[in-house]
Amino acid sequence: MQEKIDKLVQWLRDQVSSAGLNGAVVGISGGIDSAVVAHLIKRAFPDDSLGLIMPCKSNPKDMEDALKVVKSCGIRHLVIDLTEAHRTLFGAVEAELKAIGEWSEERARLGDANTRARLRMTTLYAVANNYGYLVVGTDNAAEWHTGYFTKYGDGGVDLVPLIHFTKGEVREMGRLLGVPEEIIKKAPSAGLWEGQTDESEMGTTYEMIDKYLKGEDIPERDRKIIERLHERSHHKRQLAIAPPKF
Ligand SMILES: Nc1ncnc2c1ncn2[C@@H]1O[C@H](COP(=O)(O)OP(=O)(O)OC[C@H]2O[C@@H]([n+]3cccc(C(=O)O)c3)[C@H](O)[C@@H]2O)[C@@H](O)[C@H]1O
Ligand SMILES: Nc1ncnc2c1ncn2[C@@H]1O[C@H](COP(=O)(O)OP(=O)(O)OP(=O)(O)O)[C@@H](O)[C@H]1O
Ligand SMILES: [Mg+2]
Repeated sequence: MQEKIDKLVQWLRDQVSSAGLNGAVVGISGGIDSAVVAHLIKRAFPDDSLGLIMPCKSNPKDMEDALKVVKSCGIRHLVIDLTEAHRTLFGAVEAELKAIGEWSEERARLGDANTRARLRMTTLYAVANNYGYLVVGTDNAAEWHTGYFTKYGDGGVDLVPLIHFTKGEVREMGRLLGVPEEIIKKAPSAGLWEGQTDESEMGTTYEMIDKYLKGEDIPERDRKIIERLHERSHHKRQLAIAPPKF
């Protein structure tokens, strides 16, 4: 794994250099995936890496954890609070749709959540533009395969260094990089609503998804869930769908 870390660090440098840019930025949530990416970009670009902490109606514990990640790798960081921006944007959508009687209460939670992820993406690109940086994503193999990310939100990035690593491997990498153990052990959450955890929302576990990806046997129930999630999220792993040339 140490060798893979070294290769990833070099790969990050190569990508930034071939883009003719200066460094890299990542959103730091306080979870393990972004902790690992923060450590990797800090190693790749000691003086040209940046972590953005972007609370958006978030649990204050996430900020504490994000600051622990910053401290563990020494990356430069900025805090940009998106709560007001979200209120303004999503509030305007809600007001208009309510005014015409077409607001779906049932779909509101997901719409609200995905808007947070897309506001973070927009913020990362605004900051990346300022410094001449690339935006680095945090999706791992399990999230990529199941489509467990917001299209053009946390999925809207320039580089995806962790895409071939299972959640277990990301944790292993975290240990070698010096991510605090409590961040490594924390239950994965998108933090998009109170009490959300990835595993309760997906209906299966990262352990099962990792095993599936490694070709190991898993219960039929879990296999079916994973295959359904994969099939339904095909569109997220593609460029926008175009018609044939008429
Ligand atoms: N077949 C198709 N062909 C082309 N486009 C299609 C499509 N089906 C839906 N779409 C489009 O895609 C949209 C649905 O995709 P999307 O907007 O992503 O929304 P969706 O996949 O419904 O929700 C995102 C999921 O990712 C989770 N998430 C988000 C962010 C971070 C994390 C985390 O782990 O931190 C997890 C979140 O909790 C939720 O379960 C539709 O509104 C539609 O516009
Ligand atoms: N409050 C936040 N501030 C900055 N970035 C955030 C915030 N919340 C989410 N993000 C970004 O969205 C990404 C997707 O979140 P995700 O939950 O998949 O990863 P994680 O929090 O790093 O790890 P875990 O999956 O274990 O919770 C994060 O890695 C991070 O880059
Ligand atoms: Mg998280």
